[in-house]
Formats: sequence, C-alpha cells, structure tokens
Amino acid sequence: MNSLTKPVVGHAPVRNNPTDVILPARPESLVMNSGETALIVVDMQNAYSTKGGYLDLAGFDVSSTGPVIEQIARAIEAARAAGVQVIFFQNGWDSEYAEAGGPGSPNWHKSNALKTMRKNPELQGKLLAKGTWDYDLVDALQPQPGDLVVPKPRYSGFFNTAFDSLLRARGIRNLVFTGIATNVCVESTLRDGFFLEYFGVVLADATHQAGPEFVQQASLYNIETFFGWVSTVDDFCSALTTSATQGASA
Ligand SMILES: C/C(=C/NC(N)=O)C(=O)O
Repeated sequence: MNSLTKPVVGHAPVRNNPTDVILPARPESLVMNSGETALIVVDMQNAYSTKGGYLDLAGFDVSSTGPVIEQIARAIEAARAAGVQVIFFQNGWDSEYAEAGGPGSPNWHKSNALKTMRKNPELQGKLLAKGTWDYDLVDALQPQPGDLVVPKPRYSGFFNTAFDSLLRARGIRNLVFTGIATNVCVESTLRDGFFLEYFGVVLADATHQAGPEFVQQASLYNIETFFGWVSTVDDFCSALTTSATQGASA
C-alpha cells in the first residue's frame, strides 16, 4: 500500500475546498487547507549549517547541509506562491547570554554552544549571540515581506516565544517542518505542537540531524509513529501546485 492509498486524515479531513491540499505522507496522507498551514523553517542559521559555525566548532558534521538548504529554498518558494505562511525560527540569546540561563538552568549545562565557549574562551560571545554571523540566517534563506521571524531561546519554538499566539491569531492548525536539527529543535517543536493540537509534518529531505545519521532515522521514526507525519519536498511542492491548478480551474 503506498501513502496515497492509505486513509487520509487531517484537520480538514474531507477535501471540500479548492485551497485544501492532499499531502502524501507517512503513515497516511493529510488533508490541509493552505490557509491553515504554515511552513516552519527551523534555525537555518550559520551556527547550524555552515562550516565555522557553532555545530561545526562543537564537532558535529555539517558537510552535507548544502542540499538541505536547496530543498528548503524550494519548499519556501512553493509555500509563498501558494499563500502558505512561512515562519523562520532563529535560535540564540542576547550578547551577555542572560537568556541562556546560568548554572541554575539545565540549558547552561547541556547546551553544546555554551559548553564549547567555556572550553574555548576565545569563542566567548561568538556563538548563537544576537548580532553575530553565527546567529544570522544563512544567505540563501532570507525572510521576505509577509514571512514571520520568531526568535527562540530554547530548543522548542513554543517555549517563551510568540509562536503559539501568532499561529492561533491566523487560524493555523498544520505545521510543515524543515530545518536543522531534526532530532533537537525540529522534533522538540513538533512534539510540543502535538500536545497543543497542531498537526505536525516534517519534510524529511529538508531536514538534517545534529549527530550520526541514525538519529535522523530515529527522529523520523518517532515522528511518523507517535507525533506526526513524514513527507518530502517533492510531495509538498506538487501538492501545493495541484491545489493551485484545481483552484484556478474551479
Ligand atoms: C544541538 C542544538 C540544536 N539546535 C537546533 N536548532 O536543533 C543546539 O542548539 O545546541
């Protein structure tokens, strides 16, 4: 049975409107109204995808993030053309790292960015601090008018941010995730969204893990099996194009 012959689920489970999109996904296809859907671009900053950025300096492999950036650019273009809200997350803290928390915060102990700076004092102030190259979104993925940018201080984009309010004010119920890292901020945000009744889908080929390849597979397994759905950039782009064509001829 392929994904299209499986049951179709979603917030709008009957396709009754030209702006409804059927997105092939695992474990089953989803019906999503494009006006109730946002494309989420998680932390596509130099820190997470560029050589010389935080993840690279902390010893994680970022050598294959180039194709992921290209896939995200395709998804963004298709979303903008279809009127799907694009939301960029940007992870990090103020230049004094007050928002990162001190020793009283588990974040201070677990953040590999903070640990890398403590081990290499010459890097102090350079990693994930607002206003630095490391914090900046990569050149190839820049917000345009109409997109939203949400700064976030922890792995989950729902924590201490305006994200949930921005979504609820716009009637958005479906979150289509891209970005880095699948197993950290993407999965954390998708999981929190699940608890808040959002339908979360990850475009697997527009994401990249922090760590060995098996954590990418583990995250996708977790999402497909417990928290949401898994699709691809090709399927997302074709679903939006098909819906636009049908809307135009309706
Ligand atoms: C490891 C890590 C991941 N962040 C993310 N954007 O998924 C971090 O921020 O330390």
